[in-house]
Amino acid sequence: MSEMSSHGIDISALGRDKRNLNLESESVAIQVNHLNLFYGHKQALFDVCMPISRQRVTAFIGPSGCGKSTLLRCFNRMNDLVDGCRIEGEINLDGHNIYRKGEDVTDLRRRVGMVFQKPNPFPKSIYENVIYGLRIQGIKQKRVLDETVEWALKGAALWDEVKDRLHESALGLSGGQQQRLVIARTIAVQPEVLLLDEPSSALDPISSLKVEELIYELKSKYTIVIVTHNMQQAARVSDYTAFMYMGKLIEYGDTDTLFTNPAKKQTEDYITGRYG
Ligand SMILES: Nc1ncnc2c1ncn2[C@@H]1O[C@H](COP(=O)(O)OP(=O)(O)OP(=O)(O)O)[C@@H](O)[C@H]1O
Repeated sequence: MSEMSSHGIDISALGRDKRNLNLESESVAIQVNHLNLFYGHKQALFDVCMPISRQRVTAFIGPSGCGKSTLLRCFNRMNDLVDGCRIEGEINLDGHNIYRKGEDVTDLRRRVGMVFQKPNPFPKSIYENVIYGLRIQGIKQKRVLDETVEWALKGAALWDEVKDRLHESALGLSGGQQQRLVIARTIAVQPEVLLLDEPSSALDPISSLKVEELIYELKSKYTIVIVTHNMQQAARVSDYTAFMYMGKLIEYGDTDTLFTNPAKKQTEDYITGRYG
């Protein structure tokens, strides 16, 4: 049953446990401290400080260009790949600053997996896509690989649809199936955190809902951070929502409160569609 906020957003969550939501009493998976990010001379993030709660879904919302994806990419150091990008401050994952000298970035990206807007399966079989990360780790035992394919595809709610064609090309799957396959590939290496950058914006509405349901299922095992332009989606899938504007974190709190009773006028203007 739908439940509308006074701002016209359907806030009936996918089984969110509203009683237990309080940022202060959460276990912290990621702590962002005074994060500033520059692309060359242009500053894209300004003094961002926030905890990300363990085994919860946190959504980043805000108008185009406000820095949502930039902040998300900091969590697994994807911005290291951008020429001229400079970061100040720290991001602690389980208490260790991932920007410290000597950090193993390959291992970090295994622990903090990422799914992008456009499904990006490799031009290989469904099976080989799922175990791609295990092959890189040098794992060869067929039993381990078979088991991983099964649990990861089940975990990504795709097993029943593909179990009879595991050795066919992943490129023959629909867009929604490809995105769930990419999620299976990401969880196959057993990350702690899943970063989802608009994971369903390229999908049709039914596939998009399947991905949302999957996100809800996955949060019992993973800490999830999702960037979305779709406020209904943020309201449905996330426990906590962060509203960003021009590189700054404007408001952050439990999703229902942010959508029903925002503390800041900028947040209210955005969620009521007055800008963005
Ligand atoms: N690789 C890059 N090089 C230079 N500037 C960049 C780069 N990536 C992003 N920016 C700039 O940083 C700012 C934040 O961009 P970002 O993509 O993080 O915003 P966003 O909120 O995710 O936007 P959108 O919702 O449109 O995806 C923008 O001004 C953008 O132009």
